[in-house]
Amino acid sequence: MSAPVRVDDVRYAIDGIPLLHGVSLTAPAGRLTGVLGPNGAGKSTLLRLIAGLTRPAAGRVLLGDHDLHRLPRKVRARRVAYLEQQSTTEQPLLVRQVVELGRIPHLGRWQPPGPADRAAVLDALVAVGMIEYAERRWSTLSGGEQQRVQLARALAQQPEVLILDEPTNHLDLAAQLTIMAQVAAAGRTGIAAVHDLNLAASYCDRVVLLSGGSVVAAGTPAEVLTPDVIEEVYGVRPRTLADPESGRPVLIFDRIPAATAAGSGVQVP
Ligand SMILES: Nc1ncnc2c1ncn2[C@@H]1O[C@H](COP(=O)(O)OP(=O)(O)OP(=O)(O)O)[C@@H](O)[C@H]1O
Repeated sequence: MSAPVRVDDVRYAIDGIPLLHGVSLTAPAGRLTGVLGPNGAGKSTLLRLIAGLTRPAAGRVLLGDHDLHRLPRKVRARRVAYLEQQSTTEQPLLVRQVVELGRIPHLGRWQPPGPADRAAVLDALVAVGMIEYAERRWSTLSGGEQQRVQLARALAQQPEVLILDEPTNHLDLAAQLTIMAQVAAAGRTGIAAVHDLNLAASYCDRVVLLSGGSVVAAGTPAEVLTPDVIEEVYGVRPRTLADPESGRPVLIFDRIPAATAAGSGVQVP
């Protein structure tokens, strides 16, 4: 089961500094929506708000027909899973126990996990390719392995909405493709911050491009990821091709001449 998410003219500020300036977007049910934009564009700020971790100063986030911020906490926790950019866990937990944390919203107070919970945990570990690590200490895993386990935790939660802040961070190429494929095929409403525009173009049904806390463009990858829009937002102009198999856009970035890069303050090896 999944529900659409609608963000309606949301504003957000910290210490009087406005970070989101009237952001609106729709994430269709059961589809993957990519949130794109340069560093500091407001992606994480927006995702935390959609996950219900922070409240908008104005505007609303709707989950189906319900104002997400008015849902009881436990109901929201069952319906929405959030994978933050750098998930950590303080306790010396086993991998299996970290994934079991995803079942907490489904359990009553003091209720131990039952067969359905254990099955959800195992399925999630298989989905991210980490089943063989189930009895390892989470803290001994590599960064990419930890990231996969945190994704398994979100999947084990079996939410309607899966909110992922850079889910492919730290992952090797095959793992990036696998994770994006799993998220896209999960049948849940996925909203993911993604830096790699080509990864977003090939896996996202829709993309929303943020810049400076505002939406610059939204639509299918082909509608949004045009050379003009990319140049306007990122300051670099790609060439685009259409993938002959999928028709989706493929972006090619030419090398920036060393003299230009040196002038921009970016270190060139
Ligand atoms: N607590 C805070 N106080 C002041 N400014 C903040 C605070 N938290 C975030 N910001 C600012 O809000 C802006 C948006 O930050 P955010 O983390 O949402 O960007 P992002 O698009 O996720 O960036 P990145 O791609 O680098 O992860 C940034 O300019 C950031 O410096």
